[in-house]
Amino acid sequence: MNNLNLILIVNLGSTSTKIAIYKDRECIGQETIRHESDDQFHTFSDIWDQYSFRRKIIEDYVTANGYNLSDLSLIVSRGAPVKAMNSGTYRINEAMVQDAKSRKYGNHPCGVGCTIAYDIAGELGITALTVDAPCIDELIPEARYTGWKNVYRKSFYQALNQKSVGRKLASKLGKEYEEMNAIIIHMGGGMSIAAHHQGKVEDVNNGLDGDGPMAPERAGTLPVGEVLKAAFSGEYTYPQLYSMVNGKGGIYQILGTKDGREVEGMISDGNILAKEVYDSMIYQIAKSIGAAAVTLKGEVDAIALTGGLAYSSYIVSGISKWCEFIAPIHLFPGENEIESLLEGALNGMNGQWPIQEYV
Ligand SMILES: Nc1ncnc2c1ncn2[C@@H]1O[C@H](COP(=O)(O)OP(=O)(O)O)[C@@H](O)[C@H]1O
Ligand SMILES: CCCC(=O)OP(=O)(O)O
Repeated sequence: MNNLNLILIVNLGSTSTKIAIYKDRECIGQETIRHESDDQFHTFSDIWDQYSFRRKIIEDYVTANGYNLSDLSLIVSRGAPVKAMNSGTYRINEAMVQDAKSRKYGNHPCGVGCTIAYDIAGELGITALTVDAPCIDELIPEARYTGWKNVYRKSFYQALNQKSVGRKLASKLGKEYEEMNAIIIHMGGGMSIAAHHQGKVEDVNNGLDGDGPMAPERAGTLPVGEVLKAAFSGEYTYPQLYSMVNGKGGIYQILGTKDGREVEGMISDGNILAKEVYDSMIYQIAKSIGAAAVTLKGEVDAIALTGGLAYSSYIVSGISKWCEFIAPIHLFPGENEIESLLEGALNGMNGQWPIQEYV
């Protein structure tokens, strides 16, 4: 084992910044900063404009815990939307950061997180790592094709939490992850519904780019004809239209908030539109679960609900109403992405896992 000491872990979600400091395996501090109700957060028109805002939060957190950045010996970040990768631990390198910045493979704050980790590590002369990046690709061939030549479906999802919940669910069922068939639903600012077949995610919606259910800040699958009309209406630039798919789409576009708790408050106050839209999101999630059951040929050991929205009993009971006939439903609200990042990074640093090089 290398002589590790202070480890900074950062996880930039679309609606949150999650940070932790570890001294080897001992947690010194962990915090989730939520941004749904932060006015400054909503002034950024592009994800990359958030760089200084998010970096300051991270640096202030280190200082608030009584450390200087120069005390750090390792930085770990959730992975970025880049080329397809293997499961496991990777060094964050220049090629990865350049691909994230190009937006060619998608655009998500976790790309900004990787860049902040890489920049701070570079300034300090230490290593930056990432684990189970969102572009892990294990899709079966049938899941890849679309009706357009040379346009393929991409595997892009909350892989870090999906894999971690997969292992926890398997242990709860008394099985190995590699023996289990499960449908896992991550419900955060974006959403992924994944068919885990004996240790591999054989199909999953692209949680970023207009595929799957609508989500607090994402449009999900849209009628293509309407998208074409909007694209050629002259009313929108490409960045404006893209932000309506990812960032300012979904619940946010219709109801003006990305916060599930606020939507539920609107419903309690009798807002009919809020109820219809939220129920529609739940119905779309349920239909995706049905599709994942087909990928698993009906042999589903369990369904697991995770992510911030899994704290909501409204959402859990809504999904259960549509889907409990498929398999028993287990709850893993929130995520333990920070712990999974730590585990993968330590496995890499102590030589149990290879540290893979992104090219
Ligand atoms: N108790 C709750 N009830 C309803 N929604 C919640 C609750 N807690 C968190 N959420 C919602 O979960 C979503 C964020 O989930 P999270 O997994 O933290 O996402 P991200 O990583 O994208 O920031 C937000 O829409 C947030 O408002
Ligand atoms: C779909 C990939 C990552 C993602 O959307 O994460 P958040 O829900 O945390 O934004």
